[in-house]
Amino acid sequence: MLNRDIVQSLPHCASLHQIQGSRSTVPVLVAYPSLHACPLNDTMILHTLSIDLVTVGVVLLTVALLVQALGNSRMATVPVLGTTAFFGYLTALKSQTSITEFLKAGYEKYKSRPFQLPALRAWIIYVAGEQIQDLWKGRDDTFSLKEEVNDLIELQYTLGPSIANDHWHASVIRRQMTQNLAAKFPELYEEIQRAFLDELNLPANGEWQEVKAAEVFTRVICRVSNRLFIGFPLCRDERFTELSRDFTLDASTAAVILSCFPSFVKPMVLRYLTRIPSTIKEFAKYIIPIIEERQRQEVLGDGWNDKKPFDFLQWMLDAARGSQRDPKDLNLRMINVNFTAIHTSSMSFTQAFYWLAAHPEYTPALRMEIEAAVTQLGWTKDAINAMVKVDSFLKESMRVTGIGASSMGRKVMRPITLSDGTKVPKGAHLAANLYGVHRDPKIYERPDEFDPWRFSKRVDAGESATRHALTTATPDFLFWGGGAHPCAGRHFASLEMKAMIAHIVLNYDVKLPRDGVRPKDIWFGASCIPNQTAAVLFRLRQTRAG
Ligand code: HEM
Repeated sequence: MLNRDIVQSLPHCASLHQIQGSRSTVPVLVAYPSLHACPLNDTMILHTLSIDLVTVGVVLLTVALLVQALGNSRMATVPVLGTTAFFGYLTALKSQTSITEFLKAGYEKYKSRPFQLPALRAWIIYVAGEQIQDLWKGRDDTFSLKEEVNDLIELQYTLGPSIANDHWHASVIRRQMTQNLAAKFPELYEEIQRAFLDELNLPANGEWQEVKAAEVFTRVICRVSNRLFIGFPLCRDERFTELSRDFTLDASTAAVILSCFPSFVKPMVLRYLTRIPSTIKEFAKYIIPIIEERQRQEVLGDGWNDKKPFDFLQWMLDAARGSQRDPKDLNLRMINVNFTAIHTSSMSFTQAFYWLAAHPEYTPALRMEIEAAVTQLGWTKDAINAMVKVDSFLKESMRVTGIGASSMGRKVMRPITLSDGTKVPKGAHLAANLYGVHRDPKIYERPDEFDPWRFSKRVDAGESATRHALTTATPDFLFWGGGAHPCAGRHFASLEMKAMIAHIVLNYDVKLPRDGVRPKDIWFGASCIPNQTAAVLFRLRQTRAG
């Protein structure tokens, strides 16, 4: 038996639950495009080749766990979408490639009433309308994001219990990082400029050059994000950039593999069948010496305060107390932030870029707005804030083609009755039907149409700019999740993506090889992945007339 094939097939079973309903599920899906080039390295394959019996055991165990998972988790009182035959697996398999059809049908059939749809590892109850408000208002002791994430990406094993159980660094992202974005913007913009120059490497004569968009944007986002997280020069280190980029893939693959084993063997599985321990060690070689050096400098008191670095790592160091100051723990938190930031941002940006490249008719209006803002305010955060059309363009991209069909995945922590009377037991999994909401004609006129100025038109008409801003999470715009836990990094992610679009529009001409044909998205369960292999054409901007 070829063990490699079995290992490769595991993601299909394990990630299904993961991709339903939670942002942390998104990176898991990044693993899929790499299935041709298996993410497992040769050493791991040697391990697997030597354990045929284990393989048989794993397959049997997996089947048993799957049957148990779906067999037990359907709620008797919630309407079911699709068939319950084979514990729902037929529907679960079908929904892998057609989740949007299911979510649309459920939204139309049940209106705002909850319905349930099987994923491979659990049934998910989808909510909309009033019941999104239930999720929105719910506290962590009722609807837990943390428990959902831990279930989904096996965080307690991959990064350990300290990271899984205490997200104190999220408040550093929410507060210090967000508050300091204006001050950090010049550096971030410098990194955007340099990264595009390096990664695109265009001929000076203005010839078109084909580039792999997703690949380039992921590397640019790694560099720009790490400029904020740990600063220069590490953000430009080739190996560190690779590590940042690949950890999501490794962690996603590991989560999938771990999910097929019972808890007591997971530590062994992590150690022998995944790359996680060696990747953490390699990260540590870069990050721990920097942490230790900064901690040593603290004895200088004010002398250090005056010259200490101004980046996310330092904001964490300043906020950490007691055991939170352990360099190993801080290293894991840095890895965790990379995990949450890089692929979510690069996939979202790629989605928006494909709209830009497919519709050159939108470029003149964007150029005019960007030129006006930069002329008046320079390359500053204020200038980016003034770019209402760029904001609208990105927000519309995220509404129509974000990175998932569901949002706000939560594990139910105690029996609860939703506002329509639906009783939901402890342990159930709930998610908001993002696709249904984002395509609801009562909320968005002609919802299937990409209208880049959909939101800026409302602002121009006098409606609240904040209400329609990309960064604003609402029950009608679920891209950032919401309630008690909207994305903590959304202000940074929005700023980064807006500045990148503005930089491209102002400095490059772009087009697709087949004019107007936007590269097709790839759907895996509830996750939407922008085409990862599509080539696009870039050249240095030829017209300066706006
Ligand atoms: C376009 C890029 C991004 C997208 C689409 C995205 C999306 C999300 C979503 C959907 C959630 C879950 C919200 C919920 O379930 O209610 C989330 C949570 C979170 N995100 Fe993001 N995110 C992005 C970028 C980032 C970045 C750049 C960072 C860090 C710098 C970040 C840090 C976090 C954290 C810490 C949480 C957990 C918040 C909490 O527990 O309260 N995200 N994100």
